[in-house]
Amino acid sequence: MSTVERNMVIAGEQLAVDHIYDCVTQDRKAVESFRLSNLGDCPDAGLVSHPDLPKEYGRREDLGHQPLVIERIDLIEDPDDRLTWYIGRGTVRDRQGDLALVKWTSKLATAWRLAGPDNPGDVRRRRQLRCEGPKVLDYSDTEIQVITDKGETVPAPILDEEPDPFLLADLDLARDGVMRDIVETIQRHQLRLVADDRKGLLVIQGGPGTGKTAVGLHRVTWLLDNEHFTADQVLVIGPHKAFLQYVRDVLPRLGSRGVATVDVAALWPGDVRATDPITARLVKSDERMAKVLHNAVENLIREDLAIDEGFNFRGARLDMDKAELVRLMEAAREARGSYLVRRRRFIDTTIDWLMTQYAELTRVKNTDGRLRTQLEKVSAVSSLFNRLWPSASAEQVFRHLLADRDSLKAAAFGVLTLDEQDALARPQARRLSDEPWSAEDLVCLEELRWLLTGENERRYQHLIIDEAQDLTPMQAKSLARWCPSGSMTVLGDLAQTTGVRQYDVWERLADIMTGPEGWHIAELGVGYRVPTDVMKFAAMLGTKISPSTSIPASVRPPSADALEVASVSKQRIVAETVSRAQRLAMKDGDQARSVAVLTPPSDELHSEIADRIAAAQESALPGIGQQITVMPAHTAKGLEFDHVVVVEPHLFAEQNSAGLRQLYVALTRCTQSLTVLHSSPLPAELGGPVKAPLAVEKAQVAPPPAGERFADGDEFRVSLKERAGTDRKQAAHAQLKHMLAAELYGNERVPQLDTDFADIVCEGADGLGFYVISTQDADTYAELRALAPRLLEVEWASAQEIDRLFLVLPKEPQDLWAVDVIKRLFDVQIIWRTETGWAGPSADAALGR
Ligand SMILES: Nc1ncnc2c1ncn2[C@@H]1O[C@H](COP(=O)(O)OP(=O)(O)OP(=O)(O)O)[C@@H](O)[C@H]1O
Repeated sequence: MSTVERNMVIAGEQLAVDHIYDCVTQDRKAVESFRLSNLGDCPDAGLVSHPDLPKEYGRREDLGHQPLVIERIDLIEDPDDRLTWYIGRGTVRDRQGDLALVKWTSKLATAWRLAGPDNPGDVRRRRQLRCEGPKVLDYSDTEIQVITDKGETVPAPILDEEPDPFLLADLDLARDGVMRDIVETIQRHQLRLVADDRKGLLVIQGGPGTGKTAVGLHRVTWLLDNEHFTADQVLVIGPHKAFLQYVRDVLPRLGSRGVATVDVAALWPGDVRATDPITARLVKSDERMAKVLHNAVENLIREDLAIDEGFNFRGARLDMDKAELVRLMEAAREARGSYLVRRRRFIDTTIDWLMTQYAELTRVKNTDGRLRTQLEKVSAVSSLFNRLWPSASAEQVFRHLLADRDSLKAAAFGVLTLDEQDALARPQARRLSDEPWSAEDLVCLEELRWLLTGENERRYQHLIIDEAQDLTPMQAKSLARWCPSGSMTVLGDLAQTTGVRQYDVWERLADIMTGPEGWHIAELGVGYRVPTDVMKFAAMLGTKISPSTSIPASVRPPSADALEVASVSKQRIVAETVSRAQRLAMKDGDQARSVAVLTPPSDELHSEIADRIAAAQESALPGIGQQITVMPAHTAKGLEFDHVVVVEPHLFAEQNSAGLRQLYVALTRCTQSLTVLHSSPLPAELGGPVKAPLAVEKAQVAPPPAGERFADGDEFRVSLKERAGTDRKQAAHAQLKHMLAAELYGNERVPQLDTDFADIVCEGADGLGFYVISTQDADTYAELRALAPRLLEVEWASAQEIDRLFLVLPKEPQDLWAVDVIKRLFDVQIIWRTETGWAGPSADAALGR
């Protein structure tokens, strides 16, 4: 088509768009004159809902500079005989009340936009309009059906999917820290999920930048506009406050006001005052904890404390017979309702019983409410209730449960292992108000509050949960209770899990949250944020940390400077980071591009970089290079920036698998370029060197065969010595030992190598440490547990006063949680070799650092 022809099309569309804007002006005038004639000088509160006005009058979305009209649809057949329709951000009617513009969320518009040659419906052609406010700049046609020479209507040929040019232009725009809507360029596979009207819970899994957040927010508007829910029935949950700031404009711009948004940490009331050890976090966040809490509450009811007793009331002697009390308690226990509701029932039935006795003894007929209240207040009666069925707050119950071994044992019997019970146990703070509640505790407290009172903190008809992969089972359970219909949109990416739990599949969470209508899962597989080359680089890591999730294919065309991975000396890493970030901030001249420096979990490095960048920005000319954000990588979840600098990836890798997942999040935040600066080799998961000799050797060190007998302890000692000798012949064993010895020397310790039983013995500030090296496969709890007794054997055999036992492994065990359990069970501390050094909760102590 020639330029002249194209311009003619644009001119024609301009006329149509002008007409729509004229209708909007008419509409405003009509509203104004309606207001003046009906409400006089009164403020126009209530006007938009006036019964005499069509519902869209006066309800124009605040579009800012965004265009109102976005698409033209041509139909083959139309019951309304129109054949041509326009879709836009709002509904507009002409003077006759006919639709001039159909809102994108309407059923009609959704069906037209979902049409393609594979399901054409009545649609012949979709014409996307590129407008700047009311001005039409360009258009792009997609033929859906064509009419053949013979006059037949057939689906248009499906062309090789060329990326939509308007979409690519949109994706290339600078990010200013506030998310935009995607109404103009939403893709069919995204719209299908936005408008999915199946009941129940919808899980949307998608890799970084696939539009999950965008889809979730547009879905809110679609559901509200189609009257599935009202704004106050919906809650949007995001991962953190910065994320809520980032998405804050989207819903108002889409015309959806009054929808509550909240970050996940703020959902459960109370202040987080402490962080629990990982073992306690794992138990407290597991859904079995709900059963423990349930038991703890039921155990407050004490039929065993009932005794025969009696008391005087207004001249009559009333008896409280033990058997009857127990019967009343059991009836109330079995009744429906919360703990306190059933307590009330027990009190009421007991008072009934006592009133009957009183009436018989005194022949008083009128046992009215006042008399009942008096009776309930008699100290013998009230203390009986408090003893047998005490009233308690969630905080009191939980505090007692954690501190009182017997209560914990009774509540956790058959639910938690002894190790898990140990992990929960903690002493009471001096006062209830001083209890160091952790984030996991707050969720447990809410569960308890519900068990006690039967009242929910919140209640909704639909939840939209972003970054849901980080929910714990207990959190999921709580959310399910707040939304009993089970109508939810659950968005997330299992590969980006950085929470305390890691899931391989969505079933676990979905099964907890699902309601009577069940759940479905859908996947978004196309990446819109991350440039192709960056995504390929990050994919190396993504496939390692979450083999079961697929990596999105980026629609962004390759570009030469999207990815730079540079090695820098340790001394220069901070200076280099600062200067790179500044250069990136000034890169695109007049386009203000956002730059983020994402730092590893090292407070020191983070502060140093943040301080230097703040100082550099202060001294910069206004507006030049000033939009640099420095943040720890884990706080960047869900956000995006034009240019991202990720510093020292090996420091993430040293953390454990959660560190690697944080690194994956960090690597996938950019829309234009990623710079990776490292002073140590990249982690193996990102193509860095694999330390081959340290590869784990399978079961070289087997425990003594089951049938093996030793005549006495000395013979066993000899066998242990021989076993140590055999182990030491392995090259990997020797290498690990020498690396550890070198580290100890480096920390001014004097290790003694190859003693009779231990591979290294070393005296330190904390006393004598014994180190046993294992090259055996040790990933799972079972494998670690099988190795730990070896250290106790060594301790016994050496007959020395040993203060610390260290099991030394060639790599991080997969069941990281088990490290703490082994320490508690055997008092054996585990450290392991990483790419660049040593790690483990006790690494500093083990190495004398
Ligand atoms: N159809 C589209 N048109 C225009 N922009 C889009 C489209 N789909 C997604 N985007 C843009 O791609 C970027 C990534 O989208 P979004 O943040 O929703 O992805 P996500 O899947 O939630 O990512 P992550 O899991 O990494 O946080 C955003 O800037 C979003 O506006």
